[in-house]
Amino acid sequence: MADSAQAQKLVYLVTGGCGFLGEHVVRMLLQREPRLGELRVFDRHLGPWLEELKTGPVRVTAIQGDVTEAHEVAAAVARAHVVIHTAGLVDVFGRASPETIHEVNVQGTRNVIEACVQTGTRFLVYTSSMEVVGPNTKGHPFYRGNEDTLYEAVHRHPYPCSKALAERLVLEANGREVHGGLPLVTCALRPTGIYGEGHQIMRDFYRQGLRLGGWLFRAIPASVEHGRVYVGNVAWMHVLAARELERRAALMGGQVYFCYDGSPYKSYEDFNMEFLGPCGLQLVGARPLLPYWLLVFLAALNALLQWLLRPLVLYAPLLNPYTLAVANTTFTVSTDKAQRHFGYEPLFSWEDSRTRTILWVQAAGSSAQ
Ligand SMILES: NC(=O)C1=CN([C@@H]2O[C@H](COP(=O)(O)OP(=O)(O)OC[C@H]3O[C@@H](n4cnc5c(N)ncnc54)[C@H](O)[C@@H]3O)[C@@H](O)[C@H]2O)C=CC1
Ligand SMILES: CC(C)[C@@H](O)CC[C@@H](C)[C@H]1CC[C@H]2[C@@H]3[C@H](O)CC4=CC(=O)CC[C@]4(C)[C@H]3CC[C@]12C
Repeated sequence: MADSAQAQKLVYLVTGGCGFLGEHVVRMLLQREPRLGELRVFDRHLGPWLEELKTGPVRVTAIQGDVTEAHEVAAAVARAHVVIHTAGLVDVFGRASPETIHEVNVQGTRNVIEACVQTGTRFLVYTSSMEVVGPNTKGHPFYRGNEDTLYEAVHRHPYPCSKALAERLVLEANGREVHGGLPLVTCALRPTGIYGEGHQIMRDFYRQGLRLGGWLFRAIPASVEHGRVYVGNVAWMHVLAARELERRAALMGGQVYFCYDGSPYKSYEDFNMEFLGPCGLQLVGARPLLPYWLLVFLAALNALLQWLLRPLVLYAPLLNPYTLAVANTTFTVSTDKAQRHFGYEPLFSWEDSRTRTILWVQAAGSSAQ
C-alpha cells in the first residue's frame, strides 16, 4: 500500500485551509510534499490568494464549505488519501455563542471522521490545542510538561471544552474500519500559542500600541511563562505527520503530539515584544502596572459590558476573565515525542521565525496607518 502511495499522486484535503495556520499548511504541502497530486482547500471563507496557487503542477481545488454540513464534508473528503483537519472556531473573546463553538469544533470534527469512514479515507491529522490540557480552571501551572505529564485537565470555557471533546473523538476513531475494510489511522497535534505571519492577535497588539503612542502596558508578570510555536513549524509538523501516519500507523495511530520548536520561554507579553519592540513599541513596567485584583475587576467589567451591549454591538476586547486567567498561568511544554515517533525537527530556527514575524508585523502595521 505504501509503495503504491509513493508511486501515485495523492489527494490531500485541508479543512480550514484559508485560516492563519491553514494557509501555512497549504503552502507547506505545495512546497514540501512530493506525493501531492491534488490539494483540496476546504473553508467557509476562501482567500483570494488561492488563485495564485492554481498555476503550479499540483491541482489546487478550492471548496467553499461548512464543516457543520455533513454532506459538504463528505463530498470534499471523497477519494482523499489524507485529511488535515484544522478548521475550527478559535474564540476565547466571546464573539461566538458556546453552541456555535461546539457545533463547529465538535460536530464539525464528527462530520470529518464520519466522512473518512464512509468514503474510505484512512488517514486523519487533527489540529488540537494545548488548551485541551490547560491551563485548567484551578490555575495550576504546567511547567515544561510533555504528553505524559499528569495534569488535572478541567475546563469550563466553551473553546477548550470543544477542543478536548473533538480531540477525544479523533483519537477514539483510530482503528475504525473505513469503507473498503481497512482501519482509519488518526493522530492529534497540540500547538501551544501559535505566532507568525498572519497572527491577528499580534497585529491587534501592534495596532493597540500604535494607538497608544508606541506604548504597551504590562499586565502579566514576566515570571509567567507561556509556550509559543512558530506557525511554519506547526505547518511542517502537520505535513510530516500526514506523510508518516501511513508508514508508522502502529506507532502514531491514536497518539497526541505537542507542537514545539526553539521559541524561547517567556511571558505572553514579553514574547510578543520580541517582534513589537523592533517595530518601535515599548512595554512599560518591569512588573504589572495594575494590581491583579484591579485587572480581575476590569476583566469582569468587560464581560458585563459585552453581555449588556450584545443586542446592539459586539464588544470583544482582549481582556476578559478567561484571557486574563490563561495569560496569568504558566503553560510551557518540553518534549521530543514527535521527533521520536515521526522524525519531526523544526524547519525554522528561532532567529528565522523571529525575523519572518517582524517583517510581517511591520508590513501589517504599515497597512494600518
Ligand atoms: N491560533 C493558535 O494559537 C492556535 C490554534 N489552534 C488550532 O488551530 C486551528 C486553526 O486555528 P487558527 O488558524 O489560529 O484559526 P483561524 O480562525 O485563523 O482559522 C480557522 C479556519 O477555519 C475556518 N472555519 C471556521 N469555521 C468553519 C466551518 N464551520 N466550516 C469550514 N471552515 C471553517 C475559518 O474560516 C478559518 O479559515 C484551530 O483548530 C485551532 O483550534 C491550536 C493551538 C493554538
Ligand atoms: C489583556 C492581557 C491580559 C493580555 O496579556 C491577554 C493575552 C491573551 C489575549 C492571550 C494570552 C494567552 C493566549 C492563548 C494561548 O496562546 C493559548 C491558545 C490556544 C488556542 O488554541 C487558541 C488561542 C489561545 C486560546 C490564545 C488566545 C490569546 C491568549 C488568551
